[in-house]
Amino acid sequence: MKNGLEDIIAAETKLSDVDGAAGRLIIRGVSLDDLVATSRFEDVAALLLDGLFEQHADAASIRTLLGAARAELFAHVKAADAVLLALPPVDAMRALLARIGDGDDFTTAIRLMAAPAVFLSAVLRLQNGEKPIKPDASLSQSADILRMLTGKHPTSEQTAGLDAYLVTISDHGLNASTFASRVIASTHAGLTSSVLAAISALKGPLHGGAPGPVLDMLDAVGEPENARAWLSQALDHGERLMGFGHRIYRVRDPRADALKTALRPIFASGQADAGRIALAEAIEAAALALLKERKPDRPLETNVEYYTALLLDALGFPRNAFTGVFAIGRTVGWIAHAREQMLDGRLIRPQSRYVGPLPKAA
Ligand SMILES: CC(=O)SCCNC(=O)CCNC(=O)[C@H](O)C(C)(C)COP(=O)(O)OP(=O)(O)OC[C@H]1O[C@@H](n2cnc3c(N)ncnc32)[C@H](O)[C@@H]1OP(=O)(O)O
Ligand SMILES: O=C([O-])CC(=O)C(=O)O
Repeated sequence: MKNGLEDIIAAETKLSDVDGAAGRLIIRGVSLDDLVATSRFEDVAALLLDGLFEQHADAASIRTLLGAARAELFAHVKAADAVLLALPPVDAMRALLARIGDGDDFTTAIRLMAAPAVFLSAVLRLQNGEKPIKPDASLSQSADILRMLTGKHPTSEQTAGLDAYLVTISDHGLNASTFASRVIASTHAGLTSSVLAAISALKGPLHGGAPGPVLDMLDAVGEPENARAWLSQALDHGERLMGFGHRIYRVRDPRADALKTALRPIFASGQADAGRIALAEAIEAAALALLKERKPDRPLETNVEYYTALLLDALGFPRNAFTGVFAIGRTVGWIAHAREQMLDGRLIRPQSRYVGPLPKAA
C-alpha cells in the first residue's frame, strides 16, 4: 500500500471535479475556461458558497461584505511584532489569521476570506520597512490587494490578471489542503481551524509552495539556450522540476493555459518584461522533453504553478509571497468544502493497518 491514498474516494462533493484523464476542471457545473472568462473573485465566491450557509449572498453583496471585513480586520495588523515579522510571509499571515475567533457562520467565512488579503499585504510591506496601507472597502478584493501591496491603484489589466488567478485556483477537488480542511471541519472545530490547517498543508513545496522555486529556476537558467543543460543537471541531482507533474492530471493542467492567457494582456501592454514569457516557454519546452525522455511511462506535464509564478511576478508580488496569494484565492474553496463536510458528512476517521512489532508473549 502506498501512503498517498491515491485512487481512494474520500468524499462526495458538488463543488468541483478534477478530471485528470481529460485535463478538465469543473467548478459547480461551470468549466474553468468559462469561469475565468466571465467571473471575478466575488462571482466565484458566490458560486462556491451558494446554499452552504443560511444567508444567500450574491457577488455584489459579497464584495460589500469583504470590503467591510478588510477594513475591520486591519486593526489586527498591530499584532505584527518583530517575532512574527521574522517569519516567512505565509507563516506570519497564518499567525495573524489565528487571532480570528472560530465559528461556522457566514460572518466568520467572510472574515476568513478577507483576512489573508489584508494580512499578507501588510506583512509584506512591514517586512520591507514600509507602512501598511489601509484597505479601501469600496474596491473589489483583487483591486484592493494590489493597492494595499503597492500603494498605487492597479491598472485594469492588473486587476483582471489577479481576478483570473484567484478564480483559477479557487477550488480543486480533494487536494491535500482541502482534505485537511475537511478533516478539521468533520470534528466541528470551526472554520478558522479548518483554514489554518489548510494553509499549513498548502505551504509545502509539493503543493502550493512550488511557484517561488519556479521563479528561482527561471532566474537560474537565465537564457533560453541554457535551459536543457540546466534542467538535465537538476534531474541528474535527483531534483524535481517545480511546476511540472500532478497527482491527478495525466495531461496538461487546464489551469496552466488559463493563466498563460491571463498574463498576456499585462505583458502585451508593456507592464512586464515580455522576454520573461519567451524564457518561460523555452524552459517549459525543454522540461517537458526531458521529463518525457527520463520518465517515459509517467506523463509529467505543466501544472498550475508554472504560469502562476510568471503572473504573480508580473503583478508585483515578491516570490516569497506566492503561497500566501494562493491562500487568498483558495480560502473560499476550503470554506465551501468545510461547510459541505459539516452539512453532509460525519467525523472523518479512517483505519490504519498495524505493521509494527507485537508485544512479547508473557
Ligand atoms: C497546486 C499544486 O499543488 S500543483 C503541484 C505543485 N508541485 C510541484 O510543481 C512540485 C513538482 N512536482 C512534484 O513533486 C510531483 O509531480 C507532485 C508532488 C505534484 C505529484 O506527485 P505524485 O503524483 O505523487 O508523483 P510521484 O511522486 O508518484 O512521481 C512519479 C515519478 O515521477 C517523478 N516526478 C514527478 N514529478 C516530477 C517533477 N516535477 N520533476 C521530476 N520528476 C518528477 C517522481 O520523481 C517519480 O519518479 P520515480 O517513480 O522514479 O520515483
Ligand atoms: O489537486 C492537487 O492535488 C493539487 C492542486 O493542483 C491544487 O490544489 O490546486
